[in-house]
Amino acid sequence: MADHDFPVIDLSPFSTTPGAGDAKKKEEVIRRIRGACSASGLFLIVNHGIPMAALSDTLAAACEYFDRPAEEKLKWVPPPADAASAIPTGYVNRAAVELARNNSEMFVIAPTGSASNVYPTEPPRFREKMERTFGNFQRTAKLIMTLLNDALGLPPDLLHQYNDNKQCDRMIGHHYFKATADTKKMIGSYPHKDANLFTLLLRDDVGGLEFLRNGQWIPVSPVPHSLVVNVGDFLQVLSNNEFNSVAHRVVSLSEKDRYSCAFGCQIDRDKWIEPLAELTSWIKMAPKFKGFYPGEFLHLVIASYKPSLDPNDTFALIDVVNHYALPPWTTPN
Ligand SMILES: O=C(O)CCC(=O)C(=O)O
Ligand SMILES: [Fe+2]
Repeated sequence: MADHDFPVIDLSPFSTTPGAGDAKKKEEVIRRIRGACSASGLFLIVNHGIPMAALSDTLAAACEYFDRPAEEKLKWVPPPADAASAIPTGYVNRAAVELARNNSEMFVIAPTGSASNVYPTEPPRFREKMERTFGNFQRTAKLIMTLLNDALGLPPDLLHQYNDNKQCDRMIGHHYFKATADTKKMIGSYPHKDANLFTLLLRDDVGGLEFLRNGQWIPVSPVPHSLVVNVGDFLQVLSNNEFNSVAHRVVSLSEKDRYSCAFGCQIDRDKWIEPLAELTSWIKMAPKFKGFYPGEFLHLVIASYKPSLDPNDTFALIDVVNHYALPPWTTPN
């Protein structure tokens, strides 16, 4: 595993099994999370509480869905998200169309009752499987939120209190990249940063995920039963740049089909996002970003979306966070 350029963090000290972890082990986990979030903005977790069988079931269900003939899948396409949804339907459609051109498919789902309830109801028992997947991700996301809170040195539970509306978590997407005999790299997911607090990502063992560091794409090789956690734009802003939202992409270079499933920890669309006062006023750190609402941010993401199929074209990616960056700042006395 020498090629890992990111930490693989064992969360067993936080398992609910009695006596699982002593305070020292827990502190070490938090210290490593802090290091990872401020460096690359990405880390892997193992012993995260989702049973291995549940991880395989999720990927198997996605495989079952994508395997169906196109005309069947089209019939199952969920109704458009409502107009008031934080993520306009156009975004989803556009991404789907562009990915389809590139031999990939995706669909986006969200839980029952959320602003955009878009679970496909077919194939049989699919919805049930997705709801179970959602519940599993949600429990692990809750733990991650607590750990990120502590890694930022915030008062206990502050991020949970700030982001108190659980209706806005969403399963960002199930992705499917078809096998290709072509040995040249093809883009599966365009370079992007996630416009959320953080993402939990389940991947199969095919590989292809890469993140950007110092202008170089670094592969995130698969680690069995792990989940990827990557910091999103909103956490970068709330943390006043202490944590880094990571640019990433997926290249398909495998003769095997690839499946992945991303769970986004979102923010309520009515929530004002700006560097947390606990970080700025308490420790007298000047805010590095001006505030915004998530909906406005997402519209900018869409407006600046510039997909490129060329894996050498590093940018295609427009960093919307920069739009909100305040001019060079000085630390107040
Ligand atoms: O499929 C992957 O590995 C990454 C997917 C992703 O970046 C996303 O859904 O935001
Ligand atoms: Fe992503």
